[in-house]
Amino acid sequence: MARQTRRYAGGMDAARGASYEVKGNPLPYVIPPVAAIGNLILAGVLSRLWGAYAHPTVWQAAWRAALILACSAAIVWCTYAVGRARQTPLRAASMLMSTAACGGLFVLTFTRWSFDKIMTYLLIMVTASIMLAVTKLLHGKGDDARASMFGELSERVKELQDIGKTSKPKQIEGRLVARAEMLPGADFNSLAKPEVRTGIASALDVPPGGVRMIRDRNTPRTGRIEISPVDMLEHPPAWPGLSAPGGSIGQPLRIAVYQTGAPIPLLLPGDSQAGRNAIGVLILLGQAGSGKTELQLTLAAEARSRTDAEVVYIDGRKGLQLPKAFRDAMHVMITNAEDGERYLDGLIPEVAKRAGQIGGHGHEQWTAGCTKCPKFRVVIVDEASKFVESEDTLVELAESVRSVGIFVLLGLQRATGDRMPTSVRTTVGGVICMGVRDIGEGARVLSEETIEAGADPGWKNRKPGALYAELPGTDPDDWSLPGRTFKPDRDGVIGELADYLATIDEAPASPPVRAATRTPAPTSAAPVTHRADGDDDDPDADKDVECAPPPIDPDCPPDEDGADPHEPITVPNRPRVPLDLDPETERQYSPAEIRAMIRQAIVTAYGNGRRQVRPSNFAPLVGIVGENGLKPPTLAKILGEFCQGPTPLLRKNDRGVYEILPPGDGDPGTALARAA
Ligand SMILES: Nc1ncnc2c1ncn2[C@@H]1O[C@H](COP(=O)(O)OP(=O)(O)OP(=O)(O)O)[C@@H](O)[C@H]1O
Repeated sequence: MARQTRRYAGGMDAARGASYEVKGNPLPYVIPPVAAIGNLILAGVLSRLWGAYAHPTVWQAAWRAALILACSAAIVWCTYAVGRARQTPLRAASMLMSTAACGGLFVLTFTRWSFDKIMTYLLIMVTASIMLAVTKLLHGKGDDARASMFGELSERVKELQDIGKTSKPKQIEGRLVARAEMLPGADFNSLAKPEVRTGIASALDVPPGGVRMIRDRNTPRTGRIEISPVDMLEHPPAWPGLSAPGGSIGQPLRIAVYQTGAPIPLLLPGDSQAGRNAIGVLILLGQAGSGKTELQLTLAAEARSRTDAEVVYIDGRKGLQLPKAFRDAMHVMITNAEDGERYLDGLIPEVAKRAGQIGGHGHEQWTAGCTKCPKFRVVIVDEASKFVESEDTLVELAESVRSVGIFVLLGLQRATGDRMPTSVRTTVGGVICMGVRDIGEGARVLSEETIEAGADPGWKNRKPGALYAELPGTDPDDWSLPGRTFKPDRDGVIGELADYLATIDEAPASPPVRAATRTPAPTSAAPVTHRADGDDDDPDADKDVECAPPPIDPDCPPDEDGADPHEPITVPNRPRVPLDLDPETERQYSPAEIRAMIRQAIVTAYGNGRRQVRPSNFAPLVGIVGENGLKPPTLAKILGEFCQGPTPLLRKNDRGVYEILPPGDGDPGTALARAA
């Protein structure tokens, strides 16, 4: 304590390892008593020239008293106003000082002096001076070293002494923003140290994340200090509804808001005119319970409500726990981890095809509003750590999908070394970091500047939905501004999406309709049995010459042979296996022709070395016969037929994958044995 309160004229602070000069300035303590004495002398002079001892007339006394009163009122008001921002003790001491000085001046000018009056005046002024000195000392406003508790605070804000000048703070969207210029040779980033920011937050009594330091890009000397007095994200905002149903995926998706209340826009395609790259791959990092799923659902619903996008949602962990109406609304819903991985593996080969399609009519990248470009594809992968482990795959994916109108969101729970390659940040087009274990983990995906400016996503799962976003098309200065997703409202999100889809005749088959038209369905207990006896098959399917079902066909219930009802066969345009099918035509195809095409496709695939097919592989066929020409149950039924007979072409395994048996092998026993 003694050591700490000693004053140095200059020297080394061993603890800090830096030399500096302590500015032991006595003025703050000397000024009040000196001013009190000065005021007394002034009162003496005035009383002789103007006041009690000058025998003024009544009018002279009146206007002189009025003038002194007006000056005193101005001084007291000024002290009161300036002291509003200060702590109460300091304000009280300065008010006492100022009123006692003014009162003393008035009384001692216009009344005759007495020993009591002078002693009273001096006593009050000494008290006020001591109060000011004590306040300054103990609240760290003076330059003396302080007791350890306050000395620590002083240590933390030492860097502030390097600030040369600051501008007048402005209020911008709920934040106080001031520009600061450091002394020559000092680095603005020294203010961004967590200890300094915490010290400032503590001194100003604002939330720790409420202090940000944003250095100017072209000089280390200047920057912006931003203080958010209140945490506007304490209570997440309500979901405002779909941002642009029926619009283009080129318009920003609304998934969250900044602390300031401004929306965080998610722009997926690139825009050469605006100089913005397509995002390609986005990493969404957040530990369990940090709010990833809610964000993904909102994002998926936003994308699904855009006319030129198709949405693939992969959640191999708990996809089946997502509301059925949501699953049905997606173009592709994959709830099996293996299928998800297969889908992602198949994405890269597809890039070349899409590139040909897009480049074929002279576009360098996917372009919103172009009818010749394929639909923009949004792929949301809930737990993608396995996929991200392979740096090569990730780099290849990120680099290739960007221009061909594919966006892949890779959800991750952890970003430790064994889970993610270090180069990930430079590879992907965008990052959203939700609550993680600590700032170090966040720093694996967020940029150095964002962390340095004060971003600290170490909320774990204490503040679900809170996030930092580094997204194309957003101001990098805002990357360290915390944001939050909307208050969870699954029913609202899914309901509004379903309403929109109904208006464009894309409403998913609703469960109540199916339930009403279906006989109490056996569940997955005996899938093959149902297929074999044919009772559950649509008896009218073969008679349906045009194979064009209405969206909900009570006579053709979804496949009940145990296959996942969310099997990606519902989705057109998902060519994953080159099946050498004919180009699209306007023709209507009969069921027999469709069967022949499917058979031919399988034989061709086998000739190309494929040994397995899945219903989703026949997506190109859907493209040929029309989106409504081949409904999923019919495809499943046809594939089921190919598993039957003396020379089956296929054999279905329990994961819904069909193994191709050697075509033309007349001996089913041999074929099956080989397939087994
Ligand atoms: N913006 C938000 N405000 C308040 N609560 C939220 C917000 N976002 C999500 N939550 C709540 O946080 C909890 C966890 O959310 P969610 O399931 O989305 O997390 P998660 O990261 O997907 O977790 P897991 O990885 O375990 O699936 C849920 O109860 C959800 O309702």
